[in-house]
Amino acid sequence: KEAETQQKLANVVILATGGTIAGAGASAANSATYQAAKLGVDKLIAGVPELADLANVRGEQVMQIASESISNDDLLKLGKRVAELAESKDVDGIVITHGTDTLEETAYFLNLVEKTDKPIVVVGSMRPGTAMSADGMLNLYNAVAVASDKQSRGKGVLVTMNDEIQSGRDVSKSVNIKTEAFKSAWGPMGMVVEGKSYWFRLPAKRHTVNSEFDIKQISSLPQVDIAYGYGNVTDTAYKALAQNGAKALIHAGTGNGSVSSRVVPALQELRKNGVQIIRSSHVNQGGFVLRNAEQPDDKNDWVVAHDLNPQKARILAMVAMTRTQDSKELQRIFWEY
Ligand SMILES: NC(=O)CC[C@H](N)C(=O)O
Repeated sequence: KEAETQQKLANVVILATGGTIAGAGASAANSATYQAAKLGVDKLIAGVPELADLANVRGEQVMQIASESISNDDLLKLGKRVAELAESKDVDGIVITHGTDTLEETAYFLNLVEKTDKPIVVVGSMRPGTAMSADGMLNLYNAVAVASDKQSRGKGVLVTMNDEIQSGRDVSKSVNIKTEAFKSAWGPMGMVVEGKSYWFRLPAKRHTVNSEFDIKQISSLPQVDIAYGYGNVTDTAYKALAQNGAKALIHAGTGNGSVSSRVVPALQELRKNGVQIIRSSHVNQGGFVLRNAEQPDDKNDWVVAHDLNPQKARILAMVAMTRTQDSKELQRIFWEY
C-alpha cells in the first residue's frame, strides 16, 4: 500500500542554497537577529514531516550562503543543476530554498533560461526556523505543494511566500522583517492553502519553454552594474563602474527613470564607447519607464527597462547580452520578457 501511494505522488527535488529559511537564532524571540544559512537541506526536510504527504521529496545542498552574496557563477551553477534535474524522467518538480534578499533575481534568471514546463518554485522565509511564528515551514510546504501540482506546469518560475503564488518575473522583496515581504505590481498569480493551489492569472511575458535563452548555452555572464539616481548625484559611480569593465549600466533612476543633467553627458559618452545604458526606475513597485519620455532614448541610443526594477533589469541585460550587443535587439528583449 505504501509503495502504491509513493508511486502516485510527484517526485520533487529540493535544492537548498541557504538564506533565513535555513537560519538559526539564539532564542525564540530572535526573529530579526540570527545567522542565515546554518541548517542543511536534510534538516529542512525533516522539519516538515508533512511534505511526505505531498510528494516524494529529496534534497540537495547546492550552496549554503546568504543570498546577498550570490555571484553570477553561483547563478550559473544553480541554473545548470535545475536544467539537469528538469530533464530527468524521475523529477516532476523542483523547489529552491533561497535567501530572500536576491530571491527575485534568481527567480527571474531561472524564468529566462530554463527550457522546461516542469514547475520550478523558489521559496524563502522572513524568520528563521528557531523563531516564534517562523514562516519557513509553511512556505516550504506550500512550495512543495505547488511544485507537485500538474496545474503549475508551463506557468514560468514561481515563488511561494505568505500563502501567495507569485510570478518569479514580477515579484520583488518590497518589505523587510515582515512576513508579507513579497509583492508584485501586477498582483499574485494565485494562492496556496492547505496544500492546494488556486490560480487566477497567467504571465503575459515570454518565459522558460518560450524563451530564446537556454542555460545550457550560457557559460558566463557579462558584467552589468547598477548606479542609483538621487538629488545632487554626480557621474562618478557611472564612470567608475564602466572603467571597471561593466558592459552595461542599469540606471536606477528617479521617477520615470529620469537622469540628472549632471549625469547625462557621461552616459552619452559611455554609450559612444560601447557601454549599453539601460534606464529603469527605483520607485517602490510599479516603475514604468517608456522610451523617449524624460530622455531622448532614440537619439542617445539608450534602452528602457520598462516595468523591470533595477536588479531585475540587470538579470535580463546579462542574459540578453550573452546573445546580442545590439541596442535595438536589447530593447526588443526588454519589451518581450
Ligand atoms: N530573509 C532572508 O532570507 C534574508 C537573509 C539573508 N540576507 C539572505 O538573503 O539570504
